Amino acid sequence: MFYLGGPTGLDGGCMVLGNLHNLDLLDGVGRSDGPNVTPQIGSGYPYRLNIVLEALVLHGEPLKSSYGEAPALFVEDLKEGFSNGFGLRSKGFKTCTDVGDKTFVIGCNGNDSASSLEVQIYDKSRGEWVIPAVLGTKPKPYEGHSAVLLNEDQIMIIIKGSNPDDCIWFLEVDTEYVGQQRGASGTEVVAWSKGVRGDAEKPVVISGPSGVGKGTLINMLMKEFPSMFGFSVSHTTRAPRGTEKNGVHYHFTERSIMEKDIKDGKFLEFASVHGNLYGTSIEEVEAVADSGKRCILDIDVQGAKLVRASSLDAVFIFISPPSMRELEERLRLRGTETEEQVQKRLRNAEAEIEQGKSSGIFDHILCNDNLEKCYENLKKLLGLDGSVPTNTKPSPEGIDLPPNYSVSKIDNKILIKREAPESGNATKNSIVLDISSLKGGAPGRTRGLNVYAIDSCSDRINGLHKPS
Ligand SMILES: Nc1ncnc2c1ncn2[C@@H]1O[C@H](COP(=O)(O)OP(=O)(O)OP(=O)(O)O)[C@@H](O)[C@H]1O
Ligand SMILES: Nc1nc2c(ncn2[C@@H]2O[C@H](COP(=O)(O)O)[C@@H](O)[C@H]2O)c(=O)[nH]1
Repeated sequence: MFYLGGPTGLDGGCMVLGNLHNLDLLDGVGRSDGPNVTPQIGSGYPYRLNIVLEALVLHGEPLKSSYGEAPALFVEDLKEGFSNGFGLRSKGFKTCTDVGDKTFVIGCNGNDSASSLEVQIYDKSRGEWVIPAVLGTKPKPYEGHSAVLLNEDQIMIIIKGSNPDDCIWFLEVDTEYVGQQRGASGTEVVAWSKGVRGDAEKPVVISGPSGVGKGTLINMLMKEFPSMFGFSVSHTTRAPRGTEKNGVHYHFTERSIMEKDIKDGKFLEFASVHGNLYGTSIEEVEAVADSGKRCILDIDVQGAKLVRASSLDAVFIFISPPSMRELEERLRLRGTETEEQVQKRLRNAEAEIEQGKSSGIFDHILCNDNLEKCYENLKKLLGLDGSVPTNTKPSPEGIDLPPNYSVSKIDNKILIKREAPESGNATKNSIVLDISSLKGGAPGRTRGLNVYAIDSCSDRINGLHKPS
């Protein structure tokens, strides 16, 4: 593994990125018909490398991976002369990280705030450049970043000049989740997740047969704790009911569009339920997490099973009816389905109850006999029964990065060492990120980052103590 950081405008492999559109020699690439381009250009290798990268990016935000040939030499050349880019002040910054046979080039191509972090992969064994499908919300571009490989399957990105709440990100390159997505799409995939301190509250998955009262219970929770919970608005191909609003109750979607989005890896889970397609988009879950709220998902048992198998670390609650007769009555009284649909939902309910109670998917089963009692029990499970303050949302502290720093990794600790500490201010200048308890990951958040400020005089990570 190695780092590369080069501001645009300096000598070296990255120097012409961001300016290439103005060069004549790019024209041939810019006019090409597809991403499978081998640019026939250039004199010196730095130029050729950059044009290969730029050519792949020119085609916009790819949903599928695409390939372009480039001699392996280019990547090796790219690395030379860049020991460590931390502390550089320019934008247009790239890092290279080797993971097995692949080199992940991460960075912004432009100098403006509109340019975003891109990922390109050089596959050394095949001698090809690949632009992967990128899942999850990616970090906004900032002044620069550092990259540290963790466990050969994810790259920690430390963003310079960002908010304390937004400076640690993870690019998953070979985790279980990425492997599943790669298998499903048949293309190269990487996935972003944001790093959060400590144990942010887990999302809550609520499942159970149609008509059992899931929506009713969730509405009660959202009403009593509006600043604490955020509802994950699902996508569905079913038609809206009378009072339902698009974007509030569901994102009502055409089947062909939803199928394409599923194929493009935009969904955390999806299922065919009572004859329609329903699914939770990754974007939706991330938007709730971004708003600082605890995400609630109302999904069927098939969906819960898929979320359980994903890396989203959630609490799974199954709501069961007191009896099939009572369930039937509630469905009929609700009056939102035709007789045929009620029959279909009741038939499906039997299998769902069976699975809900015996599959091991769920952490808790609540019987919704008496609504008030069931709601009290739900609150108890979520720690909202009065034993902890309820109207304050958990606010994990951010991480204050020093203005200039170097980064090193020793075992399960990342030392972000302040460069040139101010005299007389030797304490709390550097930071240690303890990554031994990371949980979750893409899609969603990587939780469990423990952060300590340390005396910058100490170069050694081992023996670090948590300051009082
Ligand atoms: N404990 C209860 N006793 C009696 N009626 C209830 C109870 N809980 C909910 N209901 C009623 O049952 C009906 C179905 O509830 P709700 O719509 O919340 O079910 P749901 O599980 O969200 O259904 P779906 O999965 O189809 O969206 C509603 O009319 C609701 O008012
Ligand atoms: N797997 C998923 N199931 C979902 C999702 N959103 C809702 N649902 C479930 O569908 C049924 C029917 O809902 P209705 O609104 O038509 O009555 C219900 O059991 C929901 O829990 C989803 O995103 N994924």
